[in-house]
Amino acid sequence: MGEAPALCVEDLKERFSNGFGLGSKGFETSTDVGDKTFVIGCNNNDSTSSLEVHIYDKSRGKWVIPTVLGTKPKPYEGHSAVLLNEDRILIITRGSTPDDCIWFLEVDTEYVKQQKEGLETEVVAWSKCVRGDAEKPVVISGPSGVGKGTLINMLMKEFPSMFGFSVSHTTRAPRGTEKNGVHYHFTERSVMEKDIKDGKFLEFASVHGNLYGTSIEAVEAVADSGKRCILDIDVQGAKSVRASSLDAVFIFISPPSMSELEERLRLRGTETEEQIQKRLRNAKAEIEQGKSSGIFDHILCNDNLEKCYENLKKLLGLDGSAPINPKPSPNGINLPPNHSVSKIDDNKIIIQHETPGPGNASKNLIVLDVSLLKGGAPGRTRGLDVYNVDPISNCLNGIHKLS
Ligand SMILES: Nc1nc2c(ncn2[C@@H]2O[C@H](COP(=O)(O)OP(=O)(O)O)[C@@H](O)[C@H]2O)c(=O)[nH]1
Ligand SMILES: Nc1ncnc2c1ncn2[C@@H]1O[C@H](COP(=O)(O)OP(=O)(O)O)[C@@H](O)[C@H]1O
Repeated sequence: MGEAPALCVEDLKERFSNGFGLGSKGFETSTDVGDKTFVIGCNNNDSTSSLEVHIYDKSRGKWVIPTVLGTKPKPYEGHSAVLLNEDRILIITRGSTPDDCIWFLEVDTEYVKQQKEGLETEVVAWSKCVRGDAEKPVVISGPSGVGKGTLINMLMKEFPSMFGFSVSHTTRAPRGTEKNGVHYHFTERSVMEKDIKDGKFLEFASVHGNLYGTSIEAVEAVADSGKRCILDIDVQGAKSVRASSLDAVFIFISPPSMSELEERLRLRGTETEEQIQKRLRNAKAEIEQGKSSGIFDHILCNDNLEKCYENLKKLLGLDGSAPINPKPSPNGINLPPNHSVSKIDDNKIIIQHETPGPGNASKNLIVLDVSLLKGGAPGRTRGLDVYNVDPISNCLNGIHKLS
């Protein structure tokens, strides 16, 4: 079995004279990645305890405070840190709920590299591990009035436990029946611009004169519910997502003709004449891009609504050939408060704890297999396999999967 992967705070203080010591109730780990040391710590001496990340750049002899993306873990009582693949640190927390105890701090993944370039600062990104394996997110684009919303509503109605809608932010005014937080997060432009600058958005675009964007939190919220995420975004947004590390299926919905599109927009009756004209002008370029840019994996013509919906379901494997009831989402991991963590190889991490018994206490082992991890920031990390090692034989032959 390998050695404990992370250094404790005392080691760190010895190694760096200018290290930032925490109070007696705080905790810290430090993990070396190349010529940088990532210090993850929390000072929970007061009620406003907050988890922070600092980087010690050994080549420059300097401490750096990075931009931290993604939602960080809820307050907890301590953690172990294990470096995986030189690009992310696995964080196993103590004192968290079963669905909140495994996290990743991405320090050099493709997403983090892209963000570093864009933001021109050091960047790290949190990504929570969710058990279960929801399918790839679905990006749906198409001109205004083509029927995207209608098709998405049909899908969500027929498969409520399978799909979750990524609620975008927009600066446009709500339409009559639209609800804040359900259809969109209706937002002031200045607030949205600041959030974009702070790296809170997966993508954003100016569409028909308003700002629209998908926040990282919106995508994470769907992943947390164990559902497959649906994004209704314009072609520019789809292009940004395509260039990002979010592995998705891209579907473009096209109208049978421009005159039909115009009629649908008018019949919907939600836009002024001026807005309809603007949307129709933009539709031409969107359709051209949608069909020729190579962004989309599939193009569906929404001529007959029922036919188009059937084709959409076929693309998503819901045409009867695949099970349409989602696998029940597996439970979280029940970690005892006192455990130790060791890395046995690049793919397996062992969590060890003792169960007190009448005779000798027995040692229990939980194995985390990280060989099939998928996804990651922005969003959640999926594909973790968790095994329980038989406490009697205490050997890997006794491994059985946790349900
Ligand atoms: N890039 C991007 N586009 C979005 C987002 N949310 C909505 N859109 C797109 O913005 C456009 C206008 O949306 P909306 O005002 O709701 O009108 P609709 O297209 O007529 O339904 C549509 O093409 C949407 O797909 C987002 O988060 N990002
Ligand atoms: N295949 C179709 N044939 C006729 N009307 C349709 C069809 N698909 C959608 N519609 C209607 O067109 C209008 C625009 O659809 P909507 O889903 O709001 O488009 P989008 O979300 O792409 O802007 C709605 O009134 C809807 O009921």
